[in-house]
Amino acid sequence: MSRAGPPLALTLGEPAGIGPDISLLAWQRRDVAALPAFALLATPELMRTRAEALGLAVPVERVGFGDAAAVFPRALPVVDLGLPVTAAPGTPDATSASAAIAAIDRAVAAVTTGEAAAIVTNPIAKHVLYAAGFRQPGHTEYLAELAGRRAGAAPGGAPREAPPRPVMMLWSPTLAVVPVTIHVALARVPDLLTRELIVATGRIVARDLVARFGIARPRLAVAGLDPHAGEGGSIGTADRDVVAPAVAALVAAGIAARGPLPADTLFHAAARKTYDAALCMYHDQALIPIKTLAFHDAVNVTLGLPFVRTSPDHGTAFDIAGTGTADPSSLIAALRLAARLAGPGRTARAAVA
Ligand SMILES: NC(=O)C1=CN([C@@H]2O[C@H](COP(=O)(O)OP(=O)(O)OC[C@H]3O[C@@H](n4cnc5c(N)ncnc54)[C@H](O)[C@@H]3O)[C@@H](O)[C@H]2O)C=CC1
Ligand SMILES: NCC(=O)COP(=O)(O)O
Repeated sequence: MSRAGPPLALTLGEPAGIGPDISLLAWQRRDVAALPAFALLATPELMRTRAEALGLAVPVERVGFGDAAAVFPRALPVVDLGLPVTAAPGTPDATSASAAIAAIDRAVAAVTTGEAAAIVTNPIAKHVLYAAGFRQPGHTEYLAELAGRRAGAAPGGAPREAPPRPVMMLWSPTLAVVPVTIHVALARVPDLLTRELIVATGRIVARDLVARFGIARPRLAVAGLDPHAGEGGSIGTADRDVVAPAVAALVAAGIAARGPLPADTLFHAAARKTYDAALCMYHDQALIPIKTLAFHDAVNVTLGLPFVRTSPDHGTAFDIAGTGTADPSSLIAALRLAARLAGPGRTARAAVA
């Protein structure tokens, strides 16, 4: 994998989680894993302290984005957030949320100006950010908000373009899944699940699978909400009245979509060969199969943004932060996929649907 060109911007994530650990471990495996150059948005002191605590011989160098690729072969390049970060492994503190958010903000600024090729995010702990006043459910929506803000307004105050609509996709070599509703209570799903939401999500997925993943005619499998996809309306009416018309609208738009399909039989080996991505109606319908089949290979990709963003599929893992047992494989997969999606021969900015 080429290390020429701008580096990837890797965010700190929750400093008390395993983000610092897996960033150090990924850098150590940079050659064997053929990693693209990345610059970590963090504080050099935090990274030196964590490397020492883990017994990892990782030199850390403070850099600007422009120096990161040259430094990467000899040291972990860190773009200094210039903030105090005091959280100990496993114990987020008052510095956690501001550092985690500042890293995301800085990464978006860098990818927008071309200083960075793409963004890879380390996991944040949602409840820690919510307690500090963070108003978006997660990275996915916050990145879209930042992208929208950067698109700015035309003279006179009218928006220059519609804010991007972000779509979460969990991707692995064996399965790709898209939760149509994301971080919402299960009880709210039936009300939030509209034909418009399913159609808009399916269109973005189809478009980005073409533009970013190079799949000429993506096949979408759309899961039903209820058992047996509603059994013809006798076990709930959402599949008949909402999901089926949405699938028909996707087909009418020229997208190879099928459904509603019973979710219980959508993920076995033979079924997985029949589609490129499964649209699922709620978070766990999508994430349980992929984390079961590919916990260490799966990557969270945000579709619908004007830049590439990937992330490991797992969370902050407070229970093992600072112990040296965190597996960096999903972060490594996220770094590699980000470089592939943003790299030469791929459309860096997907066409607007
Ligand atoms: N992209 C993001 O920012 C994400 C953030 N989260 C956040 O993470 C926090 C913790 O969530 P949990 O549900 O506990 O999930 P988790 O993924 O942090 O941990 C679940 C289990 O998997 C283990 N695990 C996770 N990653 C591992 C790795 N790389 N190597 C070895 N073991 C690993 C943990 O030790 C734990 O036992 C939550 O606050 C949630 O908001 C969760 C998923 C994604
Ligand atoms: N469960 C997936 C997850 O929490 C990722 O959310 P995001 O921070 O990438 O929006």
